[in-house]
Amino acid sequence: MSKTGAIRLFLRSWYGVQVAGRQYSTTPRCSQVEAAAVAQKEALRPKTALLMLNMGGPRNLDEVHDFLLELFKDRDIIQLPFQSRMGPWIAKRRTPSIQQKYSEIGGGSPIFKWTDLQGKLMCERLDKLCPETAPHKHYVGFRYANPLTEATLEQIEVEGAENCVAFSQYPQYSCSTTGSSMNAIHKFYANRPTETKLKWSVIDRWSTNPFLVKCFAENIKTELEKFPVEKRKDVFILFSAHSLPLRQVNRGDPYAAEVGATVQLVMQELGFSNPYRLVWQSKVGPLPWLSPATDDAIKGWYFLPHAWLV
Ligand SMILES: C=CC1=C(C)c2cc3[nH]c(cc4nc(cc5[nH]c(cc1n2)c(C)c5CCC(=O)O)C(CCC(=O)O)=C4C)c(C)c3C=C
Ligand SMILES: [Fe+2]
Repeated sequence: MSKTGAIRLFLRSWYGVQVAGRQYSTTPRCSQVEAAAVAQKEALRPKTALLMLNMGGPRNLDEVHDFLLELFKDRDIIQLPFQSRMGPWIAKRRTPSIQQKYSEIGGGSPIFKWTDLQGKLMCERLDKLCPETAPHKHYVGFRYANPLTEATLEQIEVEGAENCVAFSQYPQYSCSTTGSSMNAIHKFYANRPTETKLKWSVIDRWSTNPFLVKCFAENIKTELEKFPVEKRKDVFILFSAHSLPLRQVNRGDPYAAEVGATVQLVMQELGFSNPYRLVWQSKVGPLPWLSPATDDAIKGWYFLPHAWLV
């Protein structure tokens, strides 16, 4: 085909006219295409977006470094001297040992897979339970891994929901986790030239939610049933939560108190059937964090004569 022929064909298909002949239609075809696209977008448009917020995790070992890099850059989770230099340095140094840990649990974090599935099932239930805010659509917004919160917010804006629920996936509030995600949302809109039309609501903690409590209690009961009946009531229940630097606790972070509230309600649900203790895991660095540490507690119990643990 000649060059002019190709241009004619292009113009004809774009405008719905014959360039060198009679005009068949006064309506440009592009507006029909646009109208169809608008109708399709409208049909898919969610009324309510559920934005599921979490820190995320590396999906494979190659993503570990970038995950740690994002984490150590975030001053809401850790304040380092000369952060812009120290953060990348720590991330690089820590990468091999954390890759080793992820390889021990299958080579990556399952957090995206489970969040996505939970979101899908949650929206199916909400569509039935709350038709007035349907259709619901879940979105995942991670702080340190893809899909990053900022990219997801852009997607929600483009897809044009009316309402958005910022839903923290951490049951207990901490400035370093939920607080960091909320700040990410705030900064995204502070740097955006156009204002959002979304109607926002927030679920920032659910540490005493009866369904959460029941869920923990049921899982513990299932585990207790694996012990011989005569030993069952003596089994120690060890509640292990991610630790927090004492500096943060002393600034008034409510996390430790909210974890304590969950534990209290779970034990109440179990009728205080067993001895129990709350311990803290995953301390990072040399400064003091909440204790006793989970590994120390387990080591202590190991030497006791009746060391049965859940
Ligand atoms: C250095 C400061 C950190 C604070 C404060 C902190 C608080 C905190 N974290 C969670 C939940 C998770 N943290 C996870 C990984 C992780 N956390 C930190 C550091 C702090 N966390 C690091 C450096 C890492 C990466 C792994 C490592 O290098 O050790 C994860 C992912 C799963 C995992 O790797 O354990 C979760 C989940 C909470 C709830 C919290 C404060 C309340
Ligand atoms: Fe952490």
